[in-house]
Amino acid sequence: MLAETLAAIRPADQRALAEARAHQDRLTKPRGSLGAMEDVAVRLAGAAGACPPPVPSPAALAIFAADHGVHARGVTPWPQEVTVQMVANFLSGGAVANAFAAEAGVPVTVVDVGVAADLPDAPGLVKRKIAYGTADLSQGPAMTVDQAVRALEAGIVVARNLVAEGARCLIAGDMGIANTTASAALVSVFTGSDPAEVTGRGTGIDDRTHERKVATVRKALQVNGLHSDEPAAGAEGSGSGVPSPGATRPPSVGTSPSEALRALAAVGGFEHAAIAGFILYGAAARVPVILDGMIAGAGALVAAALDPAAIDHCVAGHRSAEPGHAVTLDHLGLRPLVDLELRLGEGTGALLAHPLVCAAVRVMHDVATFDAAGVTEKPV
Ligand SMILES: O=C(O)c1ccc[n+]([C@@H]2O[C@H](COP(=O)([O-])O)[C@@H](O)[C@H]2O)c1
Ligand SMILES: Cc1cc2nc[nH]c2cc1C
Repeated sequence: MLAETLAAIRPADQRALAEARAHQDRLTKPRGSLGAMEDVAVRLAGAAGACPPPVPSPAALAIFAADHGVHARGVTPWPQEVTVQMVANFLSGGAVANAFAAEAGVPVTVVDVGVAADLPDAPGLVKRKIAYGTADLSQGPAMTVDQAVRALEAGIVVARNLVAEGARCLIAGDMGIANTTASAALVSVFTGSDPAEVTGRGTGIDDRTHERKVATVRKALQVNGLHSDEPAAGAEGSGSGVPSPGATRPPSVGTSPSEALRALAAVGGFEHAAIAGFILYGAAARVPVILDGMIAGAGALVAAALDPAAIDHCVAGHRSAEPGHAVTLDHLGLRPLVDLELRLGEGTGALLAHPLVCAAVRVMHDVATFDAAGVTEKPV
C-alpha cells in the first residue's frame, strides 16, 4: 500500500502554477497585495493541477495519538497516562482542538496508533494500535521497520477513508506525551541540525530537564548509528567540539526510502509515521494537507524523504514556538500562515489556518478581473 501510494504522487503542475500566478495579477487588487495569501492559492493550484484550484473544504482533522518509551528518561514533566486521558478528552469534545475544530466546522477523528493502554470503542475513535508505545529511542531503535511501515499505512488508510467520506482538505494533528523528544531527533537526522538547536521545551521544562533532553536526543542518534561523521559547517575553531549556533551538517540520512524508513524506525514515534502516511495519501489523491506544528513537521520530513513531491501538496498552517519547527519549515521550503507562539499540537495551529487557506482560494474563484469589472489598471 505504501509503494502504491508513493507511485501515485505527482509534483506540482507547472502550467497550473503559471496560470494561477498570471490570474492573481489580473484580479482587481494591486499586484501582490494579498501577500502570502496569493502564494497559498497559487501553491494549491499547482497541487490540484487546476486554476483555480477547488476550495479546500470540507476539511477533516485526524489526531494521531501514541506513547513513547523515551518518556522513562525524564524528558517531560507530564505523566505518560496524560496521552490516554487526552484521547478521552478529544472524544468527549473537551480539548482545545475540539473548540478550534467546532469554530472551523471541522470534524475530529482520533487515531490510536500506539497509546500505552487499551481504549474502549467510541464514536470518532479509530483503533490502529501498532504497539503499547515505542521502545526507548536512546537505548536502541524505537520500533522495527515493519512497525514503521504499518504505522505509515495506518495513516494512509485514515486519510483514504476521510477522503472517501468527502474530505477535500486533510489536517494532521498529534497527541503523545514525550513526542517532542522523538520529533527533535527526527528533525536533527533529516535536516542535519545539531540536537541542541532543534530540541525545545515541549510542554514546558526547566533548564536541567532541557539539558537532559538534548543529551537524550544526542545519545539516540549515536546509539542508532545516525550520527553524521561530517563536522558541522561553521563548527571549526569553537574548540569545544560542540557546533556553534547556526552550524549545519549534511543530513545523517541519505535520500533513499529505505534509509528514511530506518531513521524513522530508529528515533520516530508511531504518530510521526502515521502522519507521514497521511501526508503521502493526501499528495497521491491531490487533496491538500495542512500541517500543524513540530510533530506534524517531523512527519512531513519523513514524507519528504520518501518523496519530496509530497510537500507540494502541503501547506504550513503555523509556526510552533518549538525551535526545531522553524528549522523544519526552512528545510521543507514552507512558509507558515499563522505565528501565534502556539506549542500545543493536536492540530490546533492547522485548524486556525484552515479558513485562511479557504479564503485564499476563494479569491481566485470570486474576485473579478480588471477587464470584467471595468476597473482601470495602473499604467505600466
Ligand atoms: O505541535 C507542537 O509544536 C508542540 C509543541 C510542544 C508540545 N506539543 C504537544 O505536547 C506533547 C509533547 O510534549 P512533551 O513536552 O511531553 O514532549 C504532545 O502531546 C504534543 O502534541 C506540541
Ligand atoms: C494537558 C495537555 C494537553 C495536550 N495536548 C497536546 N499535548 C498536550 C499535553 C498536555 C500535558
